[in-house]
Amino acid sequence: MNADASIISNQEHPGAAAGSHADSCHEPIIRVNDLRITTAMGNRPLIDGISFDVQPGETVGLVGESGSGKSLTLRAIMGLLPEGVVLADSESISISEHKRLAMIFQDPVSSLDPLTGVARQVAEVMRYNQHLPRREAQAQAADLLISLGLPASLRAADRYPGQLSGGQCQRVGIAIALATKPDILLCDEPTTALDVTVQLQILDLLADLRERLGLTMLFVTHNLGVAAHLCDRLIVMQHGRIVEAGATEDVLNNPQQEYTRRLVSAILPIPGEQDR
Ligand SMILES: Nc1ncnc2c1ncn2[C@@H]1O[C@H](COP(=O)(O)OP(=O)(O)OP(=O)(O)O)[C@@H](O)[C@H]1O
Repeated sequence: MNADASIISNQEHPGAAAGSHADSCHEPIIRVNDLRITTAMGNRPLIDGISFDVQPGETVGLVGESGSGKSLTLRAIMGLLPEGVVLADSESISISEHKRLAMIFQDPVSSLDPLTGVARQVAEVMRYNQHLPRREAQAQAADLLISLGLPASLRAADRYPGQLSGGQCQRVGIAIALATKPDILLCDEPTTALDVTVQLQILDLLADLRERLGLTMLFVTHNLGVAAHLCDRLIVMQHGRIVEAGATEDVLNNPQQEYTRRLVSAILPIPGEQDR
């Protein structure tokens, strides 16, 4: 996805539900109710009637092996389903009123426009979403990128994605998401494509942002070690269904299903984590 697509995708969710309760503290910020997604041709079920809630401020991990339906679920929530699949009922997803969603993608390099400087890409999103004048947006974009660990020289000279490392590109992807001032950050395997030594840095950055900005996060990963590092709660998926869900500690220490036990036994340590 290029920067323009991310501008389009980071609107308030079209299916934002009207909040009617005076006390909204205990209202889920995301509600998924009997979500069904099928192939457009042939009606084959890909997501087979899953339901879950996410509370404000929670970090929830969607975990499971490849093809279990994690990304489709996340993309359905973002309103960004790929071609070739159909959502059975748009009302199966509701987002609290006025809450904004942004998404971080697996491949940070291909999610950026290769021909536009990264500070400019972030500035364009800020101009569009926050209606800032060009100069103000450029200054704020550089500040944001530097606060996320990009070099301070960006203030003087912008850089193209091809001049940055994968980890730096993912920081740019995070900046683009934050530039929309989201309440909810949807993360689709944001560390999988990165060099192992950079993975922990990006996870720590996301944990820090979550604390500082009070973000709600839905985090897709096939790596239970990554999920354990960040998530309060896990939802385990297999073949488009939820097979197990619970507090991260409970799922990891006391998995109820053989499938979950296999996932847990395949946990790999995150490089660098055991050294601290
Ligand atoms: N555009 C599409 N058209 C048809 N089938 C699709 C499409 N996108 C995904 N699928 C199918 O939907 C199922 C779930 O895919 P999804 O990408 O959500 O899995 P996942 O758990 O995120 O796995 P991975 O980690 O490998 O991406 C898979 O069987 C996949 O082949």
